[in-house]
Amino acid sequence: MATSPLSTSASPADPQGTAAAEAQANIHVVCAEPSIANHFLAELRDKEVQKDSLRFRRNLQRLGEIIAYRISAHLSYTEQTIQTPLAETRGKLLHDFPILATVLRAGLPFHQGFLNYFDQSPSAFVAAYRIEGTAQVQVQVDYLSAPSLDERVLILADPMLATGKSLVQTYRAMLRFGTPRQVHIAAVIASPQGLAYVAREIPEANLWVAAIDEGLNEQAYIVPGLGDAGDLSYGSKL
Ligand SMILES: O=P(O)(O)OC[C@H]1O[C@H](OP(=O)(O)OP(=O)(O)O)[C@H](O)[C@@H]1O
Ligand SMILES: O=c1cc[nH]c(=O)[nH]1
Ligand SMILES: [Mg+2]
Repeated sequence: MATSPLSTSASPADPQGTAAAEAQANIHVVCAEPSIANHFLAELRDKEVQKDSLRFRRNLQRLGEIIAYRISAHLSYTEQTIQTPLAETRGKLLHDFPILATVLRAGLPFHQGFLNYFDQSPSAFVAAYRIEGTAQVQVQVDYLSAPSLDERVLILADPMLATGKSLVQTYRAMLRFGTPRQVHIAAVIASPQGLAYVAREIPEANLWVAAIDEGLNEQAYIVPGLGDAGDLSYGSKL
């Protein structure tokens, strides 16, 4: 797929650099246009609504479903004869279900949204975490389970794209399972610099995000963001 380097330069009229990102053919910002996705994202960010962790996980799932639907327009379908109870007709069936990869923990509800639509897809799981106590964010990839990726469509989904290191290291580690023929990377919220890093390091990927935020704080959390997606989904960890 055709790609070009990303420059997400923010301007006063476009503080989040969304227009610049959208100008890139391979970057899709789902909440740049009015749709119910904006409502789900607003609820995800709201610290009062976040107290309901069931709703938080469900909203991640619903955004996974919406992005899955958008990606589905880029997949191939085969026309087949279908027998209804009344007559024969023709239908278009997805013949090559994508491999759905995600990063523990926060990726799990988002992944479920993709799986709800691509219900015959195999899954791949990765454990990646930030190493504490380092000046710069460093990410350790620990556990990886995946089918062969050779010649497959791969969708790698992780709700938070902060520095982008988790996604880049995860993708590189996954390549030992083969070379996909089409790659989609999906996140709910991205920082401009993280998105630029992923676009630069994985130029073959189509990038799908619900929103691009202003930037990162000193802890490399996305601002305004939503906080810690893993903790909000599953509780704080020691
Ligand atoms: O772009 P990066 O700077 O690499 O950060 C993004 C990572 O942070 C979150 O996971 P987190 O480390 O909070 O783990 P958790 O899901 O277990 O809470 C998120 O789900 C990404 O995997
Ligand atoms: O903003 C952020 C950054 C990393 N992980 C999160 O859950 N949120
Ligand atoms: Mg976390």
